[in-house]
Amino acid sequence: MPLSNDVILAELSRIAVPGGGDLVSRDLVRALSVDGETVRFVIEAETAEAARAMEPVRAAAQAAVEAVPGVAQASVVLTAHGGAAAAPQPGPRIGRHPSPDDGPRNPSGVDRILAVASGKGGVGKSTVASNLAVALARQGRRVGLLDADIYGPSLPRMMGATRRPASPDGKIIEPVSAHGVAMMSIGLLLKEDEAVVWRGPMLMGALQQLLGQVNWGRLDVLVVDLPPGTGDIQLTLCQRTQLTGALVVSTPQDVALLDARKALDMFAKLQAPVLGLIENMSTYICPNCGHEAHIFGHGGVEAEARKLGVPFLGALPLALEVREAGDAGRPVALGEGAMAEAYAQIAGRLIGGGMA
Ligand SMILES: Nc1ncnc2c1ncn2[C@@H]1O[C@H](COP(=O)(O)OP(=O)(O)OP(=O)(O)O)[C@@H](O)[C@H]1O
Repeated sequence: MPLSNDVILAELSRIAVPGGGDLVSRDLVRALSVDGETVRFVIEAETAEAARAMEPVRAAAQAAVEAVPGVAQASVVLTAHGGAAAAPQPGPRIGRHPSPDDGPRNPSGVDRILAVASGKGGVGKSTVASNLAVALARQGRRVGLLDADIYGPSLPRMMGATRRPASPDGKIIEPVSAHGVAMMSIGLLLKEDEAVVWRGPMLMGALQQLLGQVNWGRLDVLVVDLPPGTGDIQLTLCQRTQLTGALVVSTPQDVALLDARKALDMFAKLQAPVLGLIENMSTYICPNCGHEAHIFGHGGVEAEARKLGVPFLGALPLALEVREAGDAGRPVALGEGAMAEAYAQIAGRLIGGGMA
């Protein structure tokens, strides 16, 4: 068998570690590289104390890898992750390196996955994702909502969900239920004001966990709120799931449209279907005098969709009630009126097209 990371990982999964499990199942191997006949990797223990106790494991891992046919030398370094011993967090822990790629697969029971994306931040992607999820649920669909904006999770607030998700076995996480939608966000597992400071691989591993370790149950559609831009999370979602398609949100402003085009280009490169463009924060109607203003321009997203040959799914006005409803944790799509109707129409189109 040719030398590869998988061959080495298979070997390392035979090396037991103190406290149970092995180097791979305990997710202790970092920066594995195979360079010709040389293999390098790091064993990352949780604390300096644990690292000292792992020296025999390091030596065993080195010997095992050097015994693999084709390996001339193995360089194995022990490091400690956090210095002083950290107090164990109650409940499930999100944050680990990604597991090996085993091809695109949806979480079991999840029929479709819709990604809500944007090129630029702050254009209302999370607002659209939460309202769309609620609108789909109101039309009888079984809906999940996954906050994949790991650095800036805003869905717990927008959906009014604050309860820490339960995990009876410390591994499988139960989603929380909000307004008829099963939802999960890393924000529900962190303390308020706690920041996530991770590099790309940890983000990718966290997304895998949020998809695979959450007990989503049977869902017609899982709506995924992506972070803005074109990064690791977008790549992981497209490569690790069978994405039904992406909805790209933009304001009509030129700078937002420029970034929306990049998002469309990314999905094209990843061969993920784009189901349509949504214009958010289009017309503003003054609640006092009825005057209509186009604060971020007008019609730009529809024109862009036409130019690019992508469906235009609808224009959502800029309205104070949308911001207030989001801040209060009761998406505007739960109510009656023009905004709720606009979301109901987009949801209806998606259901009618077999996409949700
Ligand atoms: N149509 C709208 N009318 C009024 N306010 C809106 C509208 N859409 C979004 N907002 C408000 O704009 C702000 C940013 O929206 P949101 O958080 O949904 O954007 P985002 O694109 O997800 O941002 P991020 O870059 O943080 O992911 C929020 O306060 C939200 O309530």
